[in-house]
Amino acid sequence: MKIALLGSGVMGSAVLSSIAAEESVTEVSVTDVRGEVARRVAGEAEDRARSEGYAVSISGGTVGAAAVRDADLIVLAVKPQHMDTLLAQISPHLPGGSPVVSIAAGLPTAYFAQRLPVGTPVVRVMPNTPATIGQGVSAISAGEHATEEHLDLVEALFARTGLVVRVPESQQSVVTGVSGSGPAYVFAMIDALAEAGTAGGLPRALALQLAAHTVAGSGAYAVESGQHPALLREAVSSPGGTTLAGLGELDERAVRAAYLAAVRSAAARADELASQLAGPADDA
Ligand SMILES: NC(=O)C1=CN([C@@H]2O[C@H](COP(=O)(O)OP(=O)(O)OC[C@H]3O[C@@H](n4cnc5c(N)ncnc54)[C@H](OP(=O)(O)O)[C@@H]3O)[C@@H](O)[C@H]2O)C=CC1
Ligand SMILES: O=C(O)[C@@H]1CCC=N1
Repeated sequence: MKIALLGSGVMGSAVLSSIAAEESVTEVSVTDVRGEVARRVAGEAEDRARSEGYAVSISGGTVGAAAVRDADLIVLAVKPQHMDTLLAQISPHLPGGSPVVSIAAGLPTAYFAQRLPVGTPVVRVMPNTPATIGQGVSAISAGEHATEEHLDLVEALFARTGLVVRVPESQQSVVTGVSGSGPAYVFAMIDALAEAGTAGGLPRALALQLAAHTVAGSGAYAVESGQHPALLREAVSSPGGTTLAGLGELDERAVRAAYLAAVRSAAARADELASQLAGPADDA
C-alpha cells in the first residue's frame, strides 16, 4: 500500500514513522511546500524504519500530481488555513476511491466533500504530538463516503501512534480541546512545576527531571490502574499533610476552572476555524 503524506511539519513528522511501520505500507511519499523539508523528514524516517527492520521506501519532495496519483491513502497534514490551496492542487489528480485522511483541527469532513471529487471517502483524525513516541491518542470519525473498512484501515495506521478511539464527528472540537491541544497544557504544567522547584533551590535540570517524571508517572498510573483520578489524588493527600496544603493553593487560584475554560476555549476556536474556512469551495 502506498501512502501520500502531504505536509511534513510537526504533526506530519509525528505520525510518519508510525504509519511507515504498519506492515501493509510499502511506500510513503512525503511532501511539503518546501521540498527540502520533506526530503529531510523522509530521509530521517527511512533511516529509522531501516534500523527497526522495516523494508518500507520513504521519499520526499514537493506537492504535485506525482505524489498522489497512485496513492492508496492520502494524509493531509497542513494547517487548516492552507488546506484550500492544497486541495485545489491535488484534487484533479486523486485516484478515485482512495480514502483521504485529514488531521486538521476544525475542518469538518463536509468541507473536504465540497472540494474533492464526488464520492471520495474522507476520514477525520485528531491526533496529538506524543504520537512522535507512540504514546499519542487519536480520535477518528468517518465522513459521508467512508466505510467501516476505511475506518479499520485508518485505525490500523494510527494505532502505531498510540491509542485510537472512534467518536462521532460532532465531538471532534471538544476532543481537540482535550487531547489535541492537551499536551500543551501538560507541558505548561511541567514547566511551571520545574520553575517552582528551581525557585525552591533545586538545580534546574533536577527540577525538570522531577516534574516531567511526576507527570509521566501519574499519567501512566491513571491509565494503568483505571482508578478515578479523584481516588488517586486522595491517596496522595494525607490528612493534615503537605499535599492538601498544595491542593488548597490550586483551589484558591481556580486551577480546575481554568482547565475547564481552556478546553472550552480551544473547542470554540476549532468551531470558529470551521466557520471561517468551511464555506462553499467557491467562496473560500
Ligand atoms: N501540532 C499539533 O499538536 C497538532 C496539529 N494538528 C493539525 O495538524 C495539521 C498540521 O499542523 P502542524 O504539523 O502543527 O503544522 P506545521 O506548520 O508544523 O506543518 C505543516 C507543514 O505543511 C506545509 N505546507 C503549507 N502549505 C502547504 C501546501 N499547500 N502543501 C504542502 N505543504 C504545505 C508547511 O510549510 P510552511 O511551514 O512553509 O507553511 C509545514 O511544513 C494542522 O491542520 C493542525 O490543525 C492536529 C493535532 C495536533
Ligand atoms: O493548535 C492547534 O490548532 C493544533 C490543533 C490541535 C493542536 N494543535
